[in-house]
Amino acid sequence: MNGYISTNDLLDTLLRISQDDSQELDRNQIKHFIFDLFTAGTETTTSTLEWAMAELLRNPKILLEARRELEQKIGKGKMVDESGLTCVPYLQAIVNETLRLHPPVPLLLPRRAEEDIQVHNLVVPKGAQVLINAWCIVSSKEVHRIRNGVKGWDFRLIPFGGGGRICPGLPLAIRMLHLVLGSLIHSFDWELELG
Ligand code: HEM
Repeated sequence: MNGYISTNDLLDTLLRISQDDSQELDRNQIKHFIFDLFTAGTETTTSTLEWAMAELLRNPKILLEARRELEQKIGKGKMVDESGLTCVPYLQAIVNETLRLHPPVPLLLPRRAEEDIQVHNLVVPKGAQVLINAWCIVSSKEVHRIRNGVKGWDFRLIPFGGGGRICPGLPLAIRMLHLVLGSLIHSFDWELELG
């Protein structure tokens, strides 16, 4: 067991639930659940990849360094696969830095205060909707290149949110981002048209 379930396992489980009389979830809820996964999981990862490539094209030295790391780790002419991406700190740093500069969900999901809460001089009244500006926090001058990464342990860098509602797609998204970005960098020569 690697802690992940496959798409087949997920669909089998949903089919079983839908046929089960106990009605943990009805068909309509299952449809919405799958719709949620598609909407939450597609634009977020693709826009991060686009930003990563745009930043790398603007910074050719960093692109070159990432290529060197992958050439050493994977080997020239070989395809990138997940097993080869276990120790690629430079690629990981590029993904983290892209998520820092361009978080795809900059205001996270809205929260509602369950009771009056005092944060320093500010009182958030019970029932108020609270938006957390994750982009603004991390763009401040004091916060740069946090080493802990993006996994919600350090509340200064929370592109996936944090706490009980942290993005459940985080492990999948991080693996996809490393795999796809690693493949794009390793398998193709990139430069801007007309320099
Ligand atoms: C770069 C990729 C992604 C980023 C940056 C991202 C970011 C986020 C953020 C910020 C939230 C709200 C968390 C909070 O408010 O604390 C969220 C929620 C969610 N994400 Fe992601 N996400 C990504 C990819 C994915 C993927 C691949 C999936 C699933 C396949 C996914 C599924 C979800 C779901 C279902 C929620 C709602 C969770 C809830 O309401 O409790 N996300 N995501």
